[in-house]
Amino acid sequence: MKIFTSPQIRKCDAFTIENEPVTSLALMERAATACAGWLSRKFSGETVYNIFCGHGNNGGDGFALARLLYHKGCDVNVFMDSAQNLSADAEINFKRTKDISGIEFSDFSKVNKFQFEKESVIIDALFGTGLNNAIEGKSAELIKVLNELKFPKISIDIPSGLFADEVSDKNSVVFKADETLSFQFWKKAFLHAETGQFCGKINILDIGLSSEFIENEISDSFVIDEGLVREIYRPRQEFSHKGNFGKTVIAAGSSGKMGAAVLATQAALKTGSGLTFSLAPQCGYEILQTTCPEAMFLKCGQDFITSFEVDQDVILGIGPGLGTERETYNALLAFLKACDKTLVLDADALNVIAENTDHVNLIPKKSILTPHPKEFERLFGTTENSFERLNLAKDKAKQLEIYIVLKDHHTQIATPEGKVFYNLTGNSGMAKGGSGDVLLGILTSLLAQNYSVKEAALFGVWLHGKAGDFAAENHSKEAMIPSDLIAELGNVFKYLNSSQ
Ligand SMILES: NC(=O)C1=CN([C@@H]2O[C@H](COP(=O)(O)OP(=O)(O)OC[C@H]3O[C@@H](n4cnc5c(N)ncnc54)[C@H](OP(=O)(O)O)[C@@H]3O)[C@@H](O)[C@H]2O)[C@H](O)CC1
Ligand SMILES: [K+]
Repeated sequence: MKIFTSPQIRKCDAFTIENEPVTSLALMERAATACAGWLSRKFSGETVYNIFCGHGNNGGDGFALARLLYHKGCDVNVFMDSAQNLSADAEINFKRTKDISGIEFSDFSKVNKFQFEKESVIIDALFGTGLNNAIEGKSAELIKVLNELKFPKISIDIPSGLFADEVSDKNSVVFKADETLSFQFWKKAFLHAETGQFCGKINILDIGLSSEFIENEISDSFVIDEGLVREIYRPRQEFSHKGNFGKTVIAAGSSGKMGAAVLATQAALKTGSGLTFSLAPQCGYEILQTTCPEAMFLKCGQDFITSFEVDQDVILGIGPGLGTERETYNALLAFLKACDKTLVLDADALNVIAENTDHVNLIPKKSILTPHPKEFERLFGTTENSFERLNLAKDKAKQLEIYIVLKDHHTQIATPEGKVFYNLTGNSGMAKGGSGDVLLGILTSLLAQNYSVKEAALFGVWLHGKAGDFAAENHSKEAMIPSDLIAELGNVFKYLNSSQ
């Protein structure tokens, strides 16, 4: 699914209004209807909705929502700043709502202390995508008070105070939502840590904006939705043999760090690789042969890897637990100098490359790099925030013609064509040592099975996150461990196969 900027969303509105025949007021009604439906499914009939309306169209959504909820039989209070001039559509909805005797209107700047009923919900319809500056004055004071209240908090379209496409100033006042009901599109602000922390759970509500516009408008940012994953996934053909599913080599491990090699190798096996090999030092022989009996052992060194030489017909994933021995580093640099095939590079392999700024030029084109934020910083330099980090990743992916998988709460994949794909699966239970090793195994295995590099990157990151979500359901975010992700891969493939 494409992600649009605020100006693009405005263009989409305007196009829809011009071409669909629908008025802007009718679009506001659709938006409010979608919100009213969601809220009445979510909360009980006893709920009292306290709707805080601004003077733009976000406030207009709020006025319309108040009317619709009231007509569903709900208790509704509206709070606004009566000193402000309303936008045209907000004004119409204000007038349609204000004469309903059962809805109480108050000026929020005149309320000394909010006295909400027990079953209250706070709705933020103060500012939406039209915000052009940090919120100050009465509205800022109001948001600070609301943020302290212990009632469920819902933002309409976007939490007030956030910009859809960029980071907000650290000190700016932002409504802190438990859930955000947003219209039609994901916004970048939902997907980055600095801004996403204010959004709670995101719910994208379809309000029927023009599919023609959505199809034709160019965007370089996308979310990896399930539709995209299903287009990529190729179920296994019945008349096939192990030779059809490629050869995966996981180059990983050193004395004391063989667990990383085990996790990556097991993940490669469980993702469907035809033949899987562990390239590891002799000290890992028994460990790997015992824990991964399906994989073959390629000995390369005693306590650490001293050579990365492999056959031409394999796909190689390098990095987990390699250690910091000079000999391993030199062997990897020598190998990279001679290699022109796609590789998957993670962990210590990235640290070898980060040692010297020229080393990035040794990365074979169309390789996949999977840095966490610190590794990314070591490789490409520091940035002020995650929006800037992503921009730098985009530049580097283009310049070096590689795929950069920036591991994060919503992992981002920057491609050589300058596109960015945000992943939506995964959870904080995966923020544990070993999760990255599993991802390397999954990605290498998919490449070996002939998925294109882009397909492997998008599908692999999604699979990894989905296995994490299944593991969290079964074990809790606290107790789940990376081995549980590997165990859940089978259920993720079953899920993809059963709901084709
Ligand atoms: N397709 C859709 O998604 C639809 C969205 N809808 C809703 O419309 C809003 C966007 O509405 P808009 O009127 O453009 O913007 P806001 O409601 O956010 O209003 C902002 C108004 O406030 C002024 N402003 C901006 N920044 C500040 C500030 N820091 N302090 C005070 N005032 C500010 C601004 O006025 P300017 O003159 O300064 O530009 C705006 O008037 C969207 O988020 C959805 O909720 C439609 O209802 C349906 C289709
Ligand atoms: K809002």
